[in-house]
Amino acid sequence: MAAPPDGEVLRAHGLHHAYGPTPALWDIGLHLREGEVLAVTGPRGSGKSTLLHCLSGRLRPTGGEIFFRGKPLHSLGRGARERLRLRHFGWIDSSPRLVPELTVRENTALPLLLHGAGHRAARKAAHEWLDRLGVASCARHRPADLAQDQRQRVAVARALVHSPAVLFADEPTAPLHRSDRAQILRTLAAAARSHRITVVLTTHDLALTHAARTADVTGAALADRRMALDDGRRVRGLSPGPAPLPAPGEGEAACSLSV
Ligand SMILES: Nc1ncnc2c1ncn2[C@@H]1O[C@H](COP(=O)(O)OP(=O)(O)OP(=O)(O)O)[C@@H](O)[C@H]1O
Repeated sequence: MAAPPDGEVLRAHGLHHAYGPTPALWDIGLHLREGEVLAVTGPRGSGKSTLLHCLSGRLRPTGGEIFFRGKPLHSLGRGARERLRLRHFGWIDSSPRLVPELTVRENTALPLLLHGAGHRAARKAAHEWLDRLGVASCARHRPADLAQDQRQRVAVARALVHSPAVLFADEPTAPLHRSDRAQILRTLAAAARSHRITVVLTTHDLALTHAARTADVTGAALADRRMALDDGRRVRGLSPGPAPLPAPGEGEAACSLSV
């Protein structure tokens, strides 16, 4: 499924969601192109996770429309959404869920093997991502042998190994120390740049996204725009965040948000 000519990956209009009588999202719209990084911010309970679950097809929204590469996602049945998700999306959240019986390398290679890749190619790609995340030396270990931040790095490697079109990251750095947080965010930003992966992440920690932008990293910074939510609604009138740093690649586009 190729991206439309303008590079649009994800678009949503008038997104609503309610859990029974509890409204969680109101009239959210957005538009993201290849390689853009969007940070969704807001206090607890403001709807950040619900937005990611809807956009990623994990949850069918109560109302509104979502398009992935120009094709409707909101109207797909559960099975079709699941297939699309496995093929085109990656997901990480604050608690890495690795298969305890598999080694780190096997865990990381799993998405590629599920997509029919050969063992050798899957191992090679897994090794490359583990190396990028600084945990290649743990490749033969099992998840239980790792520290928490190492498990999270492995989860990030596994989420990126099949070069998803969109990586959804729901508070990916919440359980980590500050220095580890910045490294994970910088890796996500670098992946977005180098592999044209669109990243949608939620965070409480605005200062951190700014720190990740300005840290000393080679060519990578978190080129984010912010979308602030409160009580399920987009907060208007906030600064959209710092202007993106100069892009290393061609066609780098600012994230455009529209409601
Ligand atoms: N499964 C659920 N059933 C019922 N209500 C839910 C469910 N999940 C979330 N909610 C409610 O929906 C609203 C938005 O929750 P959501 O988890 O999306 O917010 P959030 O900004 O991600 O919060 P947090 O930062 O705490 O994860 C809250 O009022 C929450 O209580």
